Amino acid sequence: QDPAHRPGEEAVDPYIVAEANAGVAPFEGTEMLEAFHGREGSDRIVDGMLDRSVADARIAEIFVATDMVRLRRTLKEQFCYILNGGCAYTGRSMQDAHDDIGLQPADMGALVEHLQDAMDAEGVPFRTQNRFLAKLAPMRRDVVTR
Ligand code: HEM
Repeated sequence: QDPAHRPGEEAVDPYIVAEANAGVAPFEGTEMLEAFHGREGSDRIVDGMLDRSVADARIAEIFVATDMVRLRRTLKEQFCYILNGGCAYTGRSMQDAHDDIGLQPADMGALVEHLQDAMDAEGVPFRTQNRFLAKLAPMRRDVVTR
């Protein structure tokens, strides 16, 4: 299955699939995945984050031209991969995925707020939330380009 053109998704430019595209190495053990309530909980958190993001007037416009079917799928893969849930990440690198969007620090701040609210809604403990956010933090330099 061509990762750049999945059924039901818009085609993207061809790219090499690699684990390193996920941006960070996964957590070890099962503690993080359990705190996120497994793959199902992790998927709910991604949906919660994206639902809040597209409803947020500060950043909604950024997602207007985006294939949300693909974005939901690849983000769910990435979160599951990072949580050591045994998923393969088949999306693009963080740099490739964001270099044309021109994201600013405030956009990142808004997305993180929505991620925190989605983790709260799932009942993820505060210190687990912070471990996850700290894991994502280094990706900021590939995501925020302005
Ligand atoms: C650490 C923070 C972030 C992570 C881990 C992340 C993760 C991802 C992933 C996995 C993809 C899909 C890659 C693919 O389709 O191959 C993606 C694409 C995208 N992200 Fe992010 N993202 C982050 C920050 C942000 C922020 C702050 C925004 C905007 C507020 C954003 C907006 C988008 C958009 C619009 C796309 C689709 C790009 C396209 O289809 O061309 N991302 N991101």
